[in-house]
Amino acid sequence: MANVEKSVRPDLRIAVVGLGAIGTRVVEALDRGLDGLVLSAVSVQNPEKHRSRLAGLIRPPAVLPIEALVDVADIVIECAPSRLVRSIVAPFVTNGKTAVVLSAGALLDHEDLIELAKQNGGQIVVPTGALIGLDAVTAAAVGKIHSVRMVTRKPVRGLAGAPYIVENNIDIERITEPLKIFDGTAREAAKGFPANVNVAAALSLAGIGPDRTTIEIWADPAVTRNMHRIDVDSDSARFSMSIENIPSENPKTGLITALSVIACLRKLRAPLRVGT
Ligand SMILES: NC(=O)C1=CN([C@@H]2O[C@H](COP(=O)(O)OP(=O)(O)OC[C@H]3O[C@@H](n4cnc5c(N)ncnc54)[C@H](OP(=O)(O)O)[C@@H]3O)[C@@H](O)[C@H]2O)C=CC1
Ligand SMILES: O=C([O-])CC(=O)C(=O)O
Repeated sequence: MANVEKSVRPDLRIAVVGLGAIGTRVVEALDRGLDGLVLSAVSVQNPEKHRSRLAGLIRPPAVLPIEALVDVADIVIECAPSRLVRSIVAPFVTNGKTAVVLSAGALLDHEDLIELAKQNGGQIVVPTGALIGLDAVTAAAVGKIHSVRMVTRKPVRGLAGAPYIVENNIDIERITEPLKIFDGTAREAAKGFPANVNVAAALSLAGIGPDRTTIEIWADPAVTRNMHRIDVDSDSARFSMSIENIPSENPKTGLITALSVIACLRKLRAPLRVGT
């Protein structure tokens, strides 16, 4: 048999911004080894807080300011507060590179980043994150989607402090029964709940956009999980999906979110990709 030389592609260099509930798990998975990927750098608010954990990694990455990451990475993964999205994404997509965005709600306020990516050959990737079924929603969107409706139900801890709750003086701390605190569009929800319903923003970007995707948000003292139910009606299929997320150490963030990012990274170099 002919000796076929295996073509070797250089590893993709990954930078991670934020070492909270999501970033820490992603960094650890990269350090344990994901085919064809290497963790080159991280960016955090308080490097001292993360020093010993990073030193314990097999291959400790460089700790750099956000603006230095583009020089040492091909892909940046944003796992940080939503206000940082622009500063993280813009340098990468301007240089034809990829930015994986978790704070999906912020993209609705910075939609020009998508145009910036288009003009420069970059790409913004929004993983399914804490949600479910974005493969089916993107497929249905190739045809015509009539409606997308989402209902989110969270423990009080998963919603406390959201700007919409504070601005409207809604007292959720002492509720004893489920309380509907919001009913509106995904765009309005992203403004009022920037750290609580990125899922609604991701759903809207996959489907019919932030002004036609609607969401109800309930605070429910009886639930312990972050629960999302989605109903989609389209000209190819009608489907309903629901997920009950176990909160991570950040009560707003489901444990599955970091796993979704790791699965997304695995697909980058996998010999078999399943799902759109
Ligand atoms: N798309 C989805 O499905 C989901 C999205 N999310 C979103 O993902 C994002 C990350 O979530 P999560 O991991 O739970 O958040 P955490 O609050 O647990 O972690 C945020 C991290 O950001 C870091 N950070 C803060 N300021 C800066 C800065 N100036 N430079 C660099 N790093 C900084 C913090 O650093 P330090 O530790 O030093 O303070 C912290 O490590 C949030 O916006 C969240 O809303 C969450 C769940 C689901
Ligand atoms: O969308 C978010 O920001 C977080 C969320 O609802 C979840 O983790 O279930």
